[in-house]
Amino acid sequence: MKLQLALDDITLNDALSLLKAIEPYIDIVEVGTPFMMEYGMEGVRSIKQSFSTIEVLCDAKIMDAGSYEAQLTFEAGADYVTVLGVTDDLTIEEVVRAARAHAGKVMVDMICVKDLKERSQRLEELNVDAIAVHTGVDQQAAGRTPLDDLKVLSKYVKKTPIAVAGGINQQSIKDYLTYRPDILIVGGGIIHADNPVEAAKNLANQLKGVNSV
Ligand SMILES: O=C(CO)[C@H](O)[C@H](O)COP(=O)(O)O
Repeated sequence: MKLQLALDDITLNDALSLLKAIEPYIDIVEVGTPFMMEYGMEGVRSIKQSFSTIEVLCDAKIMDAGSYEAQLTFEAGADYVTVLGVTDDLTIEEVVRAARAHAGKVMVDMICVKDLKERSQRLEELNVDAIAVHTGVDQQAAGRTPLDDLKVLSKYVKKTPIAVAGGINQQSIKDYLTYRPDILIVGGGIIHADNPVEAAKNLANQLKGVNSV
């Protein structure tokens, strides 16, 4: 199980300092969508150049122009790019093709996908590298969590690694660990914690506990 840190509402300088302190606890760094809006592909480049041992995911949430947009992220140094599960199969196929050409990986964000079973089965046929259930910030504000979606996905996905995102923190992580997702994504639970370094360490230790069983 891997821990992915989502960098959303944080400056590039603060992100680089934080990463220096928590590098041993993090497996994947996500250049979050708002961070990408602020810094563009320079954000991906800076992080990849500074932390060559950590994988970088660009949360581009691609909806169209799959090949071109994915290529921009991989050429900037991303190891993963995200595409939205609600988009057309043709776009997903283009993103997968671009990933294969750059030795990159594709994570599908299932935000707003209505039929998780049917869509995840199709995505497995399209050979994506990870499928992520995701309760967005606005949905979280309305009281939703990704736990039920994770239960559904873990029941139906056969071979593809599963990820989960949406408001996970040091307290709630236990509920998610039960379902053993391959990638656990945490943004605000680290960045907005009173002590982000301790939060990252604590989350990494909880993952390690499960990984060693
Ligand atoms: O993709 C995102 C928002 O669209 C976030 O990066 C993801 O939800 C993780 O952040 P948090 O743990 O704060 O919910």
